[in-house]
Amino acid sequence: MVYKALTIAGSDSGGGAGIQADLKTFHQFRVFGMSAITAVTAQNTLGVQGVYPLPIEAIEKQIDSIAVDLPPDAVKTGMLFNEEIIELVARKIKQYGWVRVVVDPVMIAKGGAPLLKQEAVKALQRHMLPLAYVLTPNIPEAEVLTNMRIETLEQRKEAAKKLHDMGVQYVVMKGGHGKGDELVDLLYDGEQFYEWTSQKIYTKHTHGTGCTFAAAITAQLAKGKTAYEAVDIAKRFIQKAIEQTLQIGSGHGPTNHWAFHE
Ligand SMILES: Nc1ncnc2c1ncn2[C@@H]1O[C@H](COP(=O)(O)OP(=O)(O)O)[C@@H](O)[C@H]1O
Ligand SMILES: Cc1ncc(COP(=O)(O)OP(=O)(O)O)c(N)n1
Repeated sequence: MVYKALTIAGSDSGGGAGIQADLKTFHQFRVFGMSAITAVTAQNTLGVQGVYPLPIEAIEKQIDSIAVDLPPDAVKTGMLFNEEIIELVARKIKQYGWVRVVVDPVMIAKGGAPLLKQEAVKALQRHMLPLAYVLTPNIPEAEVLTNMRIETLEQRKEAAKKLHDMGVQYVVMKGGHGKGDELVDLLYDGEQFYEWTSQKIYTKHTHGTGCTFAAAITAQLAKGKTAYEAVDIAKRFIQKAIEQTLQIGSGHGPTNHWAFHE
């Protein structure tokens, strides 16, 4: 059986995040990767040097081409950049009845470059959250989506409940931006919380951690795993990918998509 996953996201020319990270991760899990590119970024380990959204028609055509011939078992969305792209992607997901959808609400690259226009946040809340089987915000993204400050674990849980109320089935709040030596990733299914606690790895090579983690969840969902199983494997995948970084580039280097073997 060949499982297929589609990523609808931006291209990172440097290969550490975006479409490139997603496809490498799918491949490492022996899931056939497909892509619909929303925007091209000129990017490397030093930062983002340019952002070029694609015409709506080009994005729509890519999604249609995949849908009619290579229906995906799971779909991931990443950088959607503006309201028009968000509305298109939401419409297409509904048109094709895709359910196993992982929405990574990408907003800002680690170096500070905006990957989502500020005025598009409302569209993301309105159109994408109700379609999210799994939503994977980091803490700052969860703050923006819920309009609340998140400092404590209790506040993270409160935010996860709010996101669930906004239509998300499984909220996975990533803990990479948490304070202290221990990181906690949370999963909320509307009833219960599950926690993954790990030691923070002190490295500057964490470019693309969010994309890679969400892509690993998507690959597992494509294989029919439950949300809990998918997060559990994705957590082990990202841990190894950060522990064994490649040390390339002179800035914030990428994670190692080869490090984990299922
Ligand atoms: N320094 C680190 N050490 C260990 N795990 C990390 C580190 N940074 C991020 N992670 C893990 O990587 C995943 C992505 O987290 P996060 O950094 O919060 O996302 P994003 O890249 O979207 O900001 C999470 O599972 C998080 O726990
Ligand atoms: C094209 C593109 N998409 C998404 C991101 C953000 O990726 P993320 O995994 O959050 O990693 P950082 O960039 O924050 O290190 C991106 N940079 N480019």
